[in-house]
Amino acid sequence: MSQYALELTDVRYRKNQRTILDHVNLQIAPGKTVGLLGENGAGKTTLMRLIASVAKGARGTIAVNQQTRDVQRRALVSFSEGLQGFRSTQKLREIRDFYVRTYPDFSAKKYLDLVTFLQIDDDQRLATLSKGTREKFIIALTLARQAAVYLLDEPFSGIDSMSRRRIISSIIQWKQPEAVLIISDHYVTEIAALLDEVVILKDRTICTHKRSDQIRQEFNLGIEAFYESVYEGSIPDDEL
Ligand SMILES: Nc1ncnc2c1ncn2[C@@H]1O[C@H](COP(=O)(O)OP(=O)(O)OP(=O)(O)O)[C@@H](O)[C@H]1O
Repeated sequence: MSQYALELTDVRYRKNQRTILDHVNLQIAPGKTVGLLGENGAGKTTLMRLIASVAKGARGTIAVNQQTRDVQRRALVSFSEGLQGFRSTQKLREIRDFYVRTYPDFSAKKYLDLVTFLQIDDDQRLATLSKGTREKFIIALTLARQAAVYLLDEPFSGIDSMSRRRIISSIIQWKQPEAVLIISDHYVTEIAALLDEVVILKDRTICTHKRSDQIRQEFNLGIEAFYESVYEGSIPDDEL
């Protein structure tokens, strides 16, 4: 039996006759916090949508705790993409009620702790939220589940720097020790301290997957500098 919480084998995804992801192989052990890095359009969101079974039709296999079927993966993966599908007049607590009904692993207690920590008033309507508050609400909904894999897609881009630092420094405490947390972000430096591993998407595939300590030891680089070097092509492919 696989020891991995998340395992992708030769995943390929095409949309409108274009290959968006190709030969994607990835293995993540339980408990790891992983940075998913890549330039605009590299396929970070698409990869998350495939893992969460929001996007379908990929070739290859995607397994979460050895479960490969869409319905099983949806039950194990927490991903709240953009709050699409909710009406702008809906109150946040109505969206919470939807989550309570939809996901048996949604913890009302954890949600309450998260909205308190993130200082969200859930009596507001979706339409009235600032970009940052909307992102905080997505973080609360996502982490309130007791999932095997949490996916946060650029979770902090609209959040002010003080709140961002506070959230980043405590985000680990909201996941169970054995759960996997994958964060895609452009603010690499700010999340670097959190990351056990780094996955870089380039040219439609994963061009490297390393432990953070490996990056520091083997390349003598911080994660941000390593990421930039990979994109610049200044590290030979056979060393990646
Ligand atoms: N529904 C779609 N139909 C066709 N092409 C798509 C679709 N969704 C995404 N793409 C294309 O797939 C590629 C990857 O997009 P994706 O949004 O996954 O990238 P990303 O790494 O998340 O980018 P960003 O950092 O800008 O959010 C892009 O070239 C995009 O144009």
